[in-house]
Amino acid sequence: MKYDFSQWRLIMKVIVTGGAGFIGSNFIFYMMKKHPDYEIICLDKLTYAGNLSTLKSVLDKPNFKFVKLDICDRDGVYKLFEEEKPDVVVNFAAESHVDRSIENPTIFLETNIIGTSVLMDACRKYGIKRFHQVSTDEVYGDLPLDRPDLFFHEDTPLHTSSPYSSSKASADLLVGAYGRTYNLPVTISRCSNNYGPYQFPEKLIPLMIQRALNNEKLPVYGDGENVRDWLYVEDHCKAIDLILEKGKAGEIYNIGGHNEMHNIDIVKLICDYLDKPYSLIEHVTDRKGHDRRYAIDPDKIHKELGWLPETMFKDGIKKTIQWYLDNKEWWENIISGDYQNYYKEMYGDRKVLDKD
Ligand SMILES: Cc1cn([C@H]2C[C@H](O)[C@@H](COP(=O)(O)OP(=O)(O)O[C@H]3O[C@H](C)C(=O)[C@H](O)[C@H]3O)O2)c(=O)[nH]c1=O
Repeated sequence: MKYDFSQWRLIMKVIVTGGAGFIGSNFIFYMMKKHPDYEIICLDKLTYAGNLSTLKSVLDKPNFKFVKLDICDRDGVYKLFEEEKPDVVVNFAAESHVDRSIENPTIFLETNIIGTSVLMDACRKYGIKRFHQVSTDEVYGDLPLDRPDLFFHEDTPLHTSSPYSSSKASADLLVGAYGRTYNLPVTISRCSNNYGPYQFPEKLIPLMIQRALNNEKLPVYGDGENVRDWLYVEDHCKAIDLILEKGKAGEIYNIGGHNEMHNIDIVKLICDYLDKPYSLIEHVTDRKGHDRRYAIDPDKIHKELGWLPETMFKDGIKKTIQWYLDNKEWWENIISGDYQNYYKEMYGDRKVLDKD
């Protein structure tokens, strides 16, 4: 940390891991706008889901630096910490797609668990003011559809369904253990489903937008009645910034959008906005172990830090669809070539279910 004596401000150096991905890049944009005096270092391995072109608006800013690095690369991470001496680390780096974790769990365990421990070891070795772990509501498992009165709380037991959520829950446990055993100043946030600009089009909302625009079939898993709680990505970024500023070390904060929707209704809404027929919708074989309903109670972060989601879904989804319409080049580039083949291989043989 440095002082800017001309204005008596603290200049924080923040490492954002996974900053070329969806939520990480939005967090970088949010932080650079909100704290123009902070130094931001983006550490990213640039997997299929991370894209340097996403960061083009900040790449040449004097207070921004991009480092291509895998969080599992212990030597590389230690070297970076030794050189940069960050004040804060926010860990967004993760393999995040549930379907991929069902096909190949190993990389999820490596990046999400081992990678997190490498980062925290570096924090122990070089010192840190805060290590923040970005986690997910999927660590709580799911809730039944017929109990709308039930919500996840921070003390809801961990009860995971997929290799992805198990890897995130394992990382959360490790973060808690490093906090207790090594006195590392850690915080954890667990968010619901994010949507907004720069989301890789393998996730429900951008996938359906992109496929609808191309007049391709829209594959809804199972009956489509599964419920997710949608959170506009900028609201999420604001919550994390608040946790860094005012959250207490050792605490967990749930971040939800208070906006539960059935998958099928989201897909129909996207068809409506894009003026596409529902006949594009195809019910296909369900995801294995598919969680039925996620619902977060954001009471703690509201009461303790004053955070509430600000973006109404009807506005957020309009902005998001418009963003994908305006930024066709971005998503066309990232889904071209290898990804098309991968998608066909992964999803090509999903059985179409009979219409009800
Ligand atoms: C890709 C796809 C998804 N779905 C269904 C499956 C889910 O019930 C829902 C959302 O799926 P998606 O894969 O976009 O997101 P989740 O599995 O809910 O998980 C997401 O939100 C949490 C918080 C994270 O932590 C994950 O990292 C993030 O990927 O739509 C379909 O019906 N068809 C499709 O083609």
